[in-house]
Amino acid sequence: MDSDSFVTASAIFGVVVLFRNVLESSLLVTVLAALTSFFAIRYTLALRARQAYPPGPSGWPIIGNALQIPQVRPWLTYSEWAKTYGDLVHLDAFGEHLVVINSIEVAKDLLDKRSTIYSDRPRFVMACELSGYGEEMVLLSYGDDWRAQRKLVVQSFTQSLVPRYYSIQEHEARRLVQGVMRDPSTLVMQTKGVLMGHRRIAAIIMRVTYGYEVEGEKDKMINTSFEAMDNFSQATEPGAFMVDLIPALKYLPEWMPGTSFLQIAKKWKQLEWDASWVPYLWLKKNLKTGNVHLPNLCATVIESGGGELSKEDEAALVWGASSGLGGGLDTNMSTIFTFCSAMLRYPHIQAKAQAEIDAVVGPDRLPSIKDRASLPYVRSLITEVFRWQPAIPLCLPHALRQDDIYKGMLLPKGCVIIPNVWYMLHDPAEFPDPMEFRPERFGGDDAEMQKVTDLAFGFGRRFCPGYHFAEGTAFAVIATLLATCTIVPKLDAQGKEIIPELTYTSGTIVFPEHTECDIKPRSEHTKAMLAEAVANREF
Ligand code: HEM
Repeated sequence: MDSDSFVTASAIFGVVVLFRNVLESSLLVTVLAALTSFFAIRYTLALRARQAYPPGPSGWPIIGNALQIPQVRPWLTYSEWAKTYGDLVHLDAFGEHLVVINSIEVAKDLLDKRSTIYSDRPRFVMACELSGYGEEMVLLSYGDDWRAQRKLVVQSFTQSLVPRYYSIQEHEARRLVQGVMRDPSTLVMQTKGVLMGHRRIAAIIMRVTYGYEVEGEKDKMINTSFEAMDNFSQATEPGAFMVDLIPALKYLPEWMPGTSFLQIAKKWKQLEWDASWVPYLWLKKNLKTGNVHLPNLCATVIESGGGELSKEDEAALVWGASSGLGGGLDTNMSTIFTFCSAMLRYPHIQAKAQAEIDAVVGPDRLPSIKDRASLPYVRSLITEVFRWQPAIPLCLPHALRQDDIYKGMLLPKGCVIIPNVWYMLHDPAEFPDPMEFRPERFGGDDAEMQKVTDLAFGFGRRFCPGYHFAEGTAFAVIATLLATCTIVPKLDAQGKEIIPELTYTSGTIVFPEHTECDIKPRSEHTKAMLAEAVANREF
């Protein structure tokens, strides 16, 4: 028995004896029992106070703070709460503990320095246990299966390996820019439907993961993946499914009224299987016929395994590979949308970045990812996009594997950890005038920029494994847009500029809600260069 339970037991014992002896009127025993109770209860309270949870809003009996947990742009509410409760905010929903981290220092202390215990993921019953997403690296518990998948993905996207994908990223970025130049509405945020921009970013990932070339809107392989990702967002939406609050509901028979979630989950599971295995099986079949673009992640792993993989290694590869599309698609699109929103508001910054590209790259070619090293202002601008509005403002939730004490506060085992990255990236002590979009704040210094990417791409052992690759895609799209187009506001009937309101969607990966803009070619020459580059690809 630990000291906590021992003292609690003594207190209970004391109270029981007290009542018995009051009844039996044995004065000495009664006094002793009263004293035992008094000291035991005092000790217990002192112990609890010493190891109290972090502060947080007080909740209701049983449901705790369930009704206070914000659903709409929660990072803003959590940032407000930081003013009252501080760096760590504790919440309780039906006995489930949640802790929001509102400080860079605390996030580093816990998620980086103590990452062996802070790298789990919370339990998602609907998504993982019923709909088949539990196999995906992004939601897998910290353990051997996760380690096996992560190793494969990390080793395919190391800093030294990503240059082999540059030509694919540049080609798809140019196709994307050519498309939006023709019709800027393809970059306008829509709540439903797949945008052309999405298709091109997905094309990059499908190509480097499976060697598969996405063509046309009817491409079944990519459309299945889009559908599976859409289902994933719904399945992981906090509070969307009662079964996430009451896991025992998953055992109800399907015929029972009110269990439609079970049928939905069954459909989603099949679709998720198709989205993950069909591209892989396509690759395996076509590797033999030579109908696959090389290099790609899956082919490299199969070849390094001597052409045949064990069942376990194959499953790790399939699920690890399919995590790439989920991890890399909406995050990149969000970054591009935020870039457009910033350029509408800060035309002088756009002009400065264009001038840098003109001076370094010259008028006769398009920028390539290799130019990144010589374009510090463009690098700073992209970093400022990551900071100004991070694509994943609350990171992905981590979960704690064992009780932990931090600065005298108790963070209990199983606790869901929500890093409020948005708040950290808007901390005025670290980033003065944080709401201002100002690439100059980094002074062109990569160490300063890294302070942003170290937060925007996650923490510790869960840090985004696609980081180097993502930087390449974001650079390819943004530098090509800057080199060939100017993003300008639309005009209303009176010829006045329309600057759309800057609000963001809610959810795990967020987008600006309004991105209406015009994208004008900078000259006929840049337009022609773009068309030529798309037509004469070199791979
Ligand atoms: C702008 C682009 C991107 C951003 C902002 C971004 C950001 C993030 C963040 C914040 C996390 C959560 C880290 C954590 O839990 O601490 C994450 C995880 C992940 N990302 Fe990215 N990401 C991007 C692009 C990509 C790309 C291109 C890929 C794949 C090629 C990718 C694959 C993943 C995977 C598989 C995970 C889950 C890692 C795990 O649970 O161990 N991401 N990303």
